[in-house]
Amino acid sequence: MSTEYPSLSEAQARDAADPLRAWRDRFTLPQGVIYLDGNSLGALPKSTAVLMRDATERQWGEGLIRSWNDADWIGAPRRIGDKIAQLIRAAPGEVVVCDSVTVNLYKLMLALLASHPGQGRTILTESGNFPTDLHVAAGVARQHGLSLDAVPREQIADRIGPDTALIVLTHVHYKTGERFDMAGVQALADAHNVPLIWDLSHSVGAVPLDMGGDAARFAVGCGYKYLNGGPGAPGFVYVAGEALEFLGSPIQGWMGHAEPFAMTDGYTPAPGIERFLAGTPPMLSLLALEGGVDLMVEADDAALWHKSQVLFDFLAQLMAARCPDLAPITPPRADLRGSHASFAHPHAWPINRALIEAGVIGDFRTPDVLRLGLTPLYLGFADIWHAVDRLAAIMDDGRWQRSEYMAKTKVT
Ligand SMILES: Cc1ncc(COP(=O)(O)O)c(C=O)c1O
Ligand SMILES: Nc1c(O)cccc1C(=O)C[C@H](N)C(=O)O
Repeated sequence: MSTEYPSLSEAQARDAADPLRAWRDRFTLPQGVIYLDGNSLGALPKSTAVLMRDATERQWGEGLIRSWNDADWIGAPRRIGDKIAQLIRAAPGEVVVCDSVTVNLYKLMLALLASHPGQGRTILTESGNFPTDLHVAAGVARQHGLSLDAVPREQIADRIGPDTALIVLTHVHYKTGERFDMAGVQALADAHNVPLIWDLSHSVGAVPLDMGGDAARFAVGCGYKYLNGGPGAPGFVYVAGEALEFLGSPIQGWMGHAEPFAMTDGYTPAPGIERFLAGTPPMLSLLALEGGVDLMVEADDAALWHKSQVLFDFLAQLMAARCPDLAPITPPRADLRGSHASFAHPHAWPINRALIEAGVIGDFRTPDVLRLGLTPLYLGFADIWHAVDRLAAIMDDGRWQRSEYMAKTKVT
């Protein structure tokens, strides 16, 4: 174990040389708080606070129902979808913003099972995947008389075969940060002609994505993490253009109709990705999401990913030297991980509570993981340095053992 570690002045020098440094001033972050949980709920862009005032006071307050046309509310799901398409290297018209990740996953799973009837008896996923993915997959399997095959990631490749009806994988693991080789796994699925849905919740805005280049055709993703779209921001659905023609949404809502305001009795799906809309979009939430997405579109994604990597290495080096009892569980190789770093410790819960009390917000994931999110738009090297310094103090003085840090909270 190395006891050498970078000094605070080194961290400050790296911040001074950081080309992304100016971005942090575009976020509202509370004084004295180091926020390492942007992978769960992104920070508030200052521009979004301004947009929200306009959305409520002018668009809603004054425009009233006219704003569906005048402020193009009706076009927002597709307009913001096209912006997200740029972030994931998809084409315009392949992404629409709607519903939650959970609901979108359900819609895509049902759409794909309906379009590939009789193909296979199992839905394949990873054991330990994010719970909502597992729960939705189990429910869909039950409803369709299929079985759920949830296996460790090392076994996924071998499990894909003639019996597989559908595959659902989370690209970057919510807990460990492990990342699948998208192109490689997609090629395996394609070789067996099995549709594969990617959950991009911990990937979009965090790691380079190239849906077109990797030949990935179906995905869902989250708006409130690295896209900084606000609590409960809507998610999105991605369907590659070539696949759109043969997929229908299982929820035939009026907003997915080709002509919602024709008010016909019969249902005709919208010709494009809008067919995955169901009901009226939650407009204030969409407009808040657009504020966050606009920042990500403006930022240089190569620079963001580079900074994520150097922040990760900096954190890893400091942790190894100063908090050796917390065992790193995220792959150190950049192409094998996302933009968060996780550490295992049997007492991760009270350690994280003590850390929050010390002004560093990370999170705990059961049973023993301390998870630290690295969001290069608003974090710097000195933030990481101070976070580890405070964590080291908590480990050294043992204050995490105080009873006040043991109490569970409803949301972790
Ligand atoms: C991989 C993954 N999928 C889905 C979700 C959440 O889905 P929803 O937005 O429907 O709550 C999360 C986190 O909340 C997640 O980490
Ligand atoms: N979706 C969340 C929520 O509604 C409350 C608190 C946290 C969350 C999360 O985002 C959890 C997150 N997907 C995770 O990776 O743990």
